[in-house]
Amino acid sequence: MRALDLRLERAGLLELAMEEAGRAVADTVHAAFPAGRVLLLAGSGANGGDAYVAARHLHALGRAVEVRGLNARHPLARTNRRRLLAAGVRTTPLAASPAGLAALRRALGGAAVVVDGLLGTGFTPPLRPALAGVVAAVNAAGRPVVAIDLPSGLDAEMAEVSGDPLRADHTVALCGWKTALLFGPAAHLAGQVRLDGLRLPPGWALAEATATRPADAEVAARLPVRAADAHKGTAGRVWIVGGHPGTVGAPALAGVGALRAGAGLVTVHSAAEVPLVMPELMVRRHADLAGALADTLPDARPDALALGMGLGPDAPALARLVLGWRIPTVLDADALQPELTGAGHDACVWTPHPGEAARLLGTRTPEITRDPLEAARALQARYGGVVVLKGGPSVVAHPGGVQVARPGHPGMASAGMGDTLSGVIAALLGQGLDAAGAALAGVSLHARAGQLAGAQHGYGLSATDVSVALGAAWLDLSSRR
Ligand SMILES: NC(=O)C1=CN([C@@H]2O[C@H](COP(=O)(O)OP(=O)(O)OC[C@H]3O[C@@H](n4cnc5c(N)ncnc54)[C@H](OP(=O)(O)O)[C@@H]3O)[C@@H](O)[C@H]2O)[C@@H](O)CC1
Ligand SMILES: Nc1ncnc2c1ncn2[C@@H]1O[C@H](COP(=O)(O)OP(=O)(O)O)[C@@H](O)[C@H]1O
Repeated sequence: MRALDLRLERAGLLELAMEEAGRAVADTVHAAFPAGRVLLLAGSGANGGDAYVAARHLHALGRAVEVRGLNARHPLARTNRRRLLAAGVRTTPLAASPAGLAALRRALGGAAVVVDGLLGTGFTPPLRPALAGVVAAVNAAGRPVVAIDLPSGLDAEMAEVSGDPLRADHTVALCGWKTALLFGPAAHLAGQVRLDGLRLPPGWALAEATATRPADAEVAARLPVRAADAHKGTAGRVWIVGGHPGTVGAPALAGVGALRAGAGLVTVHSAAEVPLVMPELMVRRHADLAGALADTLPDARPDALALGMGLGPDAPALARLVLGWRIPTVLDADALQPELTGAGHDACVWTPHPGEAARLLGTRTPEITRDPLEAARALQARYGGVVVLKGGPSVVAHPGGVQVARPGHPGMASAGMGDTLSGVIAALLGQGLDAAGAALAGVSLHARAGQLAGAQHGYGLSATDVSVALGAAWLDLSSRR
């Protein structure tokens, strides 16, 4: 039994939580599919219990319900099946025999919507053949499906999919976010997800969640507010260190990202010729970049810097040098190397995509994407500071926990987006945010800008388009304070 179950049971609240869960499911079904027969499928555990409660609420709303259930093993599933009977609704056994599956197919044929209460967080893959037959019949019927907590056959703590889980159109997530509901390909099977806190005492939901997803207001509260008499010297002096012959666009994009995220003064330092894509950027070319950095006196150092974008093979040595300054630092791209294990400090942010994360952890990319939360935690523990594991959505891991940002736009799957993000996070560090705040606010702004620009450009979205939308994204997010 999981920690939250135990706590709820001790407090006598598990029964109330199940009642709330069933009510939330019934409300979703009734709102999304207001007419027609509802077929509810109940498993043997608490997920099945939620389905019996939902059936009772739907019946009370005047809906025609048909309930098919496995042997109820969970005591509250048994209790709620009895209550359903007492309310006048008969349940039919759900059998995986040929005759049972034929009966199920007939029931599916007459249903306007199906409620999946077969398996929830208690499921351990692989799906046993008997239930696999039931799931296959539901998928084949093509009826709309509302899943309780998560689609049956998904492992709550994995983003990867094994076997053939149920495909839902809607999922009512109970208490907290699960990995499977946040990241593809598992999340692609959940349809539209609605989180219901079940009116549990504040904070309790955290025990059930594998991660938290901060509300917009929480992110907005982290954005810096500038005094009316602010000037470019107080709005953050940011350095971008990157570029190498052939990859000079990367630091330029980071520089633009930093300017568009409010940095007062942005200087790009590079050993290569970086194009002046925005005249407001200062670009300094150094024949000896390492020497120039090493000679920088403490007073001349910036408020924050981002290093690594297109920087080439010298990146780890340069990263080690600037980490020694102990100023707010973003490490990206070529600076994300295993030789920097343990080199992070409290004010630094590492921004790997899954491929770079695999390199940092000495593993393969699928190991990262199957459980991004665990990968982000492992990276943070190994490298220190704060880690942004990029993706759609990105994960922020810091010593206080793991948070999942809102996703951006699929058009963001194009080159240079990560460079822009590193500049955005550096700009926020330069404006005084701590590393965790800058990372979370940075990915949120970047994702929101991606959504706004994506609505205009679709899959033709470029990193430059996202930078241009950063100001609107900032205004939009800060209006939610
Ligand atoms: N926590 C909370 O706050 C709240 C939680 N709530 C709800 O509780 C749900 C979790 O309930 P849970 O723990 O009873 O597990 P659940 O998912 O119903 O499945 C258990 C059954 O699955 C079976 N089974 C397992 N693996 C299998 C396989 N490979 N293939 C086939 N079968 C397999 C296994 O069968 P058995 O081994 O016993 O034969 C076992 O009996 C959660 O998702 C949410 O809906 C709400 O009520 C509100 C408050
Ligand atoms: N499908 C998507 N949905 C949302 N955001 C995405 C998606 N694909 C990529 N991104 C975002 O775009 C950025 C890509 O970063 P990265 O791979 O480092 O790009 P590059 O190295 O080309 O600059 C990340 O911030 C990531 O979160």
